[in-house]
Amino acid sequence: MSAAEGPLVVGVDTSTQSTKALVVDASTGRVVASGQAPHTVTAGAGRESDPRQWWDALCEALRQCGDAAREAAAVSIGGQQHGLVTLDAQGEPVRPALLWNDVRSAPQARRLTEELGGAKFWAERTGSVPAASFTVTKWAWLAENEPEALRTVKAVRLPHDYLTERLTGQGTTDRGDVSGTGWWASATESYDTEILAHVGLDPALLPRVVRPGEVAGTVRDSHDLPFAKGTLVAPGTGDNAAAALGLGLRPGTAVMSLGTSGTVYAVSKRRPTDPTGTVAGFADAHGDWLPLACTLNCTLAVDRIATLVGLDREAVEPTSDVTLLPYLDGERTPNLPNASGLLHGLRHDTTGGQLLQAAYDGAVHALLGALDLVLDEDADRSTPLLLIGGGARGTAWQQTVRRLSGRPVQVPEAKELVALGAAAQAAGLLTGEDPAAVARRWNTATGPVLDAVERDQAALERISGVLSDAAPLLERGTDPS
Ligand SMILES: Nc1ncnc2c1ncn2[C@@H]1O[C@H](COP(=O)(O)OP(=O)(O)O)[C@@H](O)[C@H]1O
Ligand SMILES: O=C(CO)[C@@H](O)[C@H](O)COP(=O)(O)O
Repeated sequence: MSAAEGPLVVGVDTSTQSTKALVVDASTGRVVASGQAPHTVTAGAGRESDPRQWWDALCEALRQCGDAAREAAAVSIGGQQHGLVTLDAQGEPVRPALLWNDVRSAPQARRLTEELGGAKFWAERTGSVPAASFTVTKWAWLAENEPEALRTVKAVRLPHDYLTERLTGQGTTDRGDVSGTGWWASATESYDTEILAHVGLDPALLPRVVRPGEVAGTVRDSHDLPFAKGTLVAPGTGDNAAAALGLGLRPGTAVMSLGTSGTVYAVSKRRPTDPTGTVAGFADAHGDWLPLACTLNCTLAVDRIATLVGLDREAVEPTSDVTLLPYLDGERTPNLPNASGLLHGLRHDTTGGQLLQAAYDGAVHALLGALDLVLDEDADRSTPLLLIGGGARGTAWQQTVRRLSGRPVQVPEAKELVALGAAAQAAGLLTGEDPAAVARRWNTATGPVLDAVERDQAALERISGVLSDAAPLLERGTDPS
């Protein structure tokens, strides 16, 4: 492998299932080294992870990168959004982090929405109507369920903030990730003191919001850190905002990300304020906005169905009768936090492959319902949909998205777009460039375009019909414990 042309930067994706690190040549975007280490997430009623394992996974992923990581001139952390990290006076976690896909705070989400002026108030003020994923609802859950733990909390962080702080020794976040907390007013781009007071959270416990292009800090002086002292640390951001940077995304192009979560989003110049709550009005990491819809059940749910029917994830067979709503973890889009999976249309001759295809269809249907809502009204609907995340590698995922969307689909060759976006942010610190322009210079979105096929309207209508007819069952749910 030839020597790097420019300085090296490190981009990190600390996502739900694992931490991935890339060492990237800032001049060309060439990935010089990479590493990955898994996380564990609790099963059952809640979804929790010990933040210290994210740090261990980061160190392991960087160890796999070898000497190249130590030569990096700048680093940036992208991470799973919304998770509530609570730290004590020593900076140690008070308890495991409550993750974005933990639906136990659904009652708090409903209550907070009502108590503070309803969905329209929240959408106007913060850009989003609180769902169980949002950090503010997790804080309210903790206050109700573990008041003793709450009393020892001296700092509140998001997952990417936690790792950034372990590097720099300073509590910082960025506008992209903070916009998913529920306590940041997108209207004024500042912490919302009224909401914070309502949930009893002292603003002094929160990190400083670093502006796009600003340095969050430098790697502090400690022998056990994986980077040289003084290495520049970029603000970092939430994983979806990082992938938007990593794709060099411009308004008018929609992204669908297929990972633990399914997401659809686009960059917009207009601040989103959707009172239905389908679209979350996040900020991006650049200075614009990132209207986004997210599902809780995507690749893990479909892989689970494949395991149940004993088939490889690609062994799908066409179906026109079976409907499977794969809401194994409850669901956020549509907003059914208590739901469990639902199967309809089973016959003697239904095959395992058809059940599997129905699971893909159910997962993609939930995302497609929000696709037009995240795009600006004047966006050209024939622009290819960018398909990213681990699932985008799968033929069954690609074909399902094509068939149900009726749109051309582009699959970037670059695999780790969150980590690449973080790397582009780090490179931007060194060169003074806009990170999205860095990513465009690196050609990160390049990849084959799969032509549009006729949309399978019958399947979409069948799934929508089952969803609406089964509403009482899905709202009531089953006890997951
Ligand atoms: N070749 C593939 N085909 C289909 N799905 C895949 C493939 N490779 C990985 N995946 C899926 O991708 C998921 C991980 O995606 P990723 O975007 O890394 O998730 P996350 O960022 O949430 O940790 C796994 O759950 C797995 O099911
Ligand atoms: O909650 C959201 C977006 O609002 C999720 O997209 C999380 O950010 C988790 O991401 P992955 O682990 O699936 O990448």
